[in-house]
Amino acid sequence: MQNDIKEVLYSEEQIGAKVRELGAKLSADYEGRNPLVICVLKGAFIFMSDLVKTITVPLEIDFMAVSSYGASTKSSGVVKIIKDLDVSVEGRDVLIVEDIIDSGLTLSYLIDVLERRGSNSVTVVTLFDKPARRTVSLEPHYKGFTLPDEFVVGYGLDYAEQYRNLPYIGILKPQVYEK
Ligand SMILES: O=P(O)(O)OC[C@H]1O[C@H](OP(=O)(O)OP(=O)(O)O)[C@H](O)[C@@H]1O
Ligand code: HPA
Ligand SMILES: [Mg+2]
Repeated sequence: MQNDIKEVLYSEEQIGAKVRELGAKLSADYEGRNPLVICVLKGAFIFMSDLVKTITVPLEIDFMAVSSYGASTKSSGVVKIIKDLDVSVEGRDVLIVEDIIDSGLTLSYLIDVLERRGSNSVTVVTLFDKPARRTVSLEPHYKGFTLPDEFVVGYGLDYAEQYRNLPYIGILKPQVYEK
């Protein structure tokens, strides 16, 4: 698994420090509110679990599973809801937790769905952002790291469902997907 990584971009320690920084900001900004924190599965599962532990205001969590990449390094352009939320977002302050924004298609679709369902506010926190790849205009409210235009894996992010368990984020060697 490690042999398939061209370069480690951010270590487990660097990611941990950034997650705590984001958690502190969110705790201050959501003071007095009770946000509904939504994890976008599968990629965001590790970030979500690390992040909520650093947020000090009362909150609720729920999960939504969407997919558009499949076993590819390019978005299919079609965002599919595989699992919907269990609770209503009506009147809620929704905080969407994403691992990465690449083309922006997944999030622009989700934001639209959650706004149309009558949420009070929809805010996005993403750990990684790859602005060079955007096909729709979208700027996250909170972000951890800006990434170069390379396909990355680890800390929840996959290629063909592999590599999610790497504790760091790294660039996948192109030989792996150009085979
Ligand atoms: O900005 P975009 O181009 O839409 O890309 C970002 C989305 O793509 C990945 O999910 P994916 O569809 O691979 O599903 P997964 O989380 O189950 O891996 C990632 O976790 C984001 O949700
Ligand atoms: O660079 C990426 N890696 C893994 N999954 C992704 N989904 C969008 N971009 C990426
Ligand atoms: Mg994926």
